[in-house]
Amino acid sequence: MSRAVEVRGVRRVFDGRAVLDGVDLDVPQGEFVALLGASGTGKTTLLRILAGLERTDGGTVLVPPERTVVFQEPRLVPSKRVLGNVVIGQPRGARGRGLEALAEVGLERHARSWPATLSGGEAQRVALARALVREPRLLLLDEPFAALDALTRLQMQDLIGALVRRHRPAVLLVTHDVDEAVRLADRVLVLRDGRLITDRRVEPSGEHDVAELRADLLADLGVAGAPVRKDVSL
Ligand SMILES: Nc1ncnc2c1ncn2[C@@H]1O[C@H](COP(=O)(O)OP(=O)(O)OP(=O)(O)O)[C@@H](O)[C@H]1O
Repeated sequence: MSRAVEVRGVRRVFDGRAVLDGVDLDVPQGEFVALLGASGTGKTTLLRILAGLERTDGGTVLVPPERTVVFQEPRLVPSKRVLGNVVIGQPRGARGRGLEALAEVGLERHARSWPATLSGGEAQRVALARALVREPRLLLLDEPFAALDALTRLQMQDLIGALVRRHRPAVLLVTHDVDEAVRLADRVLVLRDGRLITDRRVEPSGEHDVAELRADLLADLGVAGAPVRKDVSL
């Protein structure tokens, strides 16, 4: 499988503190990777580096040019209708694909609506359609469900899961939510002290394994004073 992301020894320093300090990461095309980490550990910084929105202070980053980001908030342009938002920056002929993408997220009937008339979940689905229209090889998701209520979040997780299985981009999902990570991803990473200290494959082989993986990830996150596992390998 070809590689969508190749990161070697990436460093990023803010105010004299190395937020990222030697990050290595490979993501093959079509793989869904979730990135966990406590608040302020540098998850968004790493995602922004992969998006080309943030520079590094060392190391190398190889990513495909066809990449797109979905942020926590939908960032729609209020003066453009929904379809206009989906195809923003795309060639004129993209409207057909825009309608298809809206249909994929269940919002075809809202093509001519204004963003202000949408619910939070609908607006986020428009943001997803806007990402799909670009047919990214790398989809970067920065806590895209965090602002949604619990039920909408579950529905969005199912939708993203289905869309990703259909389109097969490489995905990096930044999240605080261990359950979300285990539910959606093929691999789960934990960022701590500037490095990826954990890289675990999610094997959908049974409840028990998932519970064990969840407990390990919480320990790696340093939750409830759990010791950091020393036997993880990257
Ligand atoms: N442009 C910047 N200038 C100075 N410090 C920054 C900048 N961007 C990020 N930081 C700092 O780098 C650290 C990591 O930030 P980042 O947003 O990547 O963390 P995070 O893991 O995504 O956090 P959260 O889960 O709370 O969103 C934080 O301490 C933050 O204050």
